[in-house]
Amino acid sequence: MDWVRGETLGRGSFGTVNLAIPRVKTSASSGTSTPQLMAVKSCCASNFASLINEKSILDEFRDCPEIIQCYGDSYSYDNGEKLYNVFLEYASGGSLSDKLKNSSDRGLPEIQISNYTKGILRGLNRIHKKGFVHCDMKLQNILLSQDGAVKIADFGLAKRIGQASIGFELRGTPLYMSPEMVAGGNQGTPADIWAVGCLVAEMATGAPVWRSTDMAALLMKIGIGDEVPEIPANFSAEGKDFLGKCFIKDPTRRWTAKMLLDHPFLASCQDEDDDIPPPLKDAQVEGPSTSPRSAFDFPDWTSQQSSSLTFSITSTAESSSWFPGGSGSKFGAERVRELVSDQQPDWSVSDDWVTIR
Ligand SMILES: Nc1ncnc2c1ncn2[C@@H]1O[C@H](COP(=O)(O)OP(=O)(O)OP(=O)(O)O)[C@@H](O)[C@H]1O
Repeated sequence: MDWVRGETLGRGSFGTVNLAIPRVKTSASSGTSTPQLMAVKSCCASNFASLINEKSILDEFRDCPEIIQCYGDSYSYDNGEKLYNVFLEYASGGSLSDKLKNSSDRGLPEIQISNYTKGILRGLNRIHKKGFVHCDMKLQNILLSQDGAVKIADFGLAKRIGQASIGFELRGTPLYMSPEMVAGGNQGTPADIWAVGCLVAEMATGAPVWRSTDMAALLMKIGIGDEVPEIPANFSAEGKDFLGKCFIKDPTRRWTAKMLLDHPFLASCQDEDDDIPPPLKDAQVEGPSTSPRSAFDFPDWTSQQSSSLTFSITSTAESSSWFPGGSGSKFGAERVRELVSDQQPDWSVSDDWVTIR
């Protein structure tokens, strides 16, 4: 496809996103007819594998209205550097994160939140049904079309359900991380639901669910403590109950996308033509693992500087009953103690917070 690179729309950890204008209306390599305006995500050689993986997952979701569409790919040269380009549906409405930042009030109206949430859950249900976990659900990754419809984007961290994370990788953004992910490195479909709860609460208050800037203390709170994110006081009873279902610490008891789509919180925006695929049977939660999978169990944290995180554990952590294998919390607590005393993980800053890759 012959195309021209337009203005920069944004930058992520793996590449840059620009407008792409096809010179002649034609078909990209996927065979899908291309629109007049697209977004193009481009990366250099070191990130080819990651973007190729993202494209291959997006290809599984052709014609899913709540998921950003992929129109094909190409290689190009820019100042002698080889780039891999993936052509995407252009979401001209920006992200939900932008929408929240631009709102004059603190938070969005509840009816708007429930409408967005319904679109998100419909998309997520399709993702889970196909056997994938998104692994990076956050407001920045929920884009909006010109008419305000939700488009789930950024599958750069997505994986197949049950697929082991390479090198015990800790994926996602700490603010949205589920307890089982922090404590056990267990990132199945329930982890996406926890993240949905976080972003719904964030839309309601205009602020992230966790306020802590002490990363180690935050991970400890999420992974080991009984605390769950605060439920917005200004939410309706249905909204509060909905969030309660997302914030069930035990991932085997947490509601699925399919279940949440039937929750009364979304009743007022239920469409006539709902066609929700059935949930996965066996794949909702990955089984217990004897391998070290905890966030605190990394053999390979990148140590950048010493003793920069200050944190103390004041009580003896109990094993969490929901944790697969039952002994992860104690181990996690010990690991945090080691971690904060002389190591700092490789936190890369993204949009006022950190994303772990
Ligand atoms: N299809 C699209 N249409 C319009 N804008 C887009 C599109 N895809 C991405 N963008 C913009 O480009 C930015 C970068 O997107 P990208 O998916 O690379 O990374 P990110 O989600 O922001 O960051 P990270 O990959 O680090 O999580 C987004 O925040 C968004 O503003």
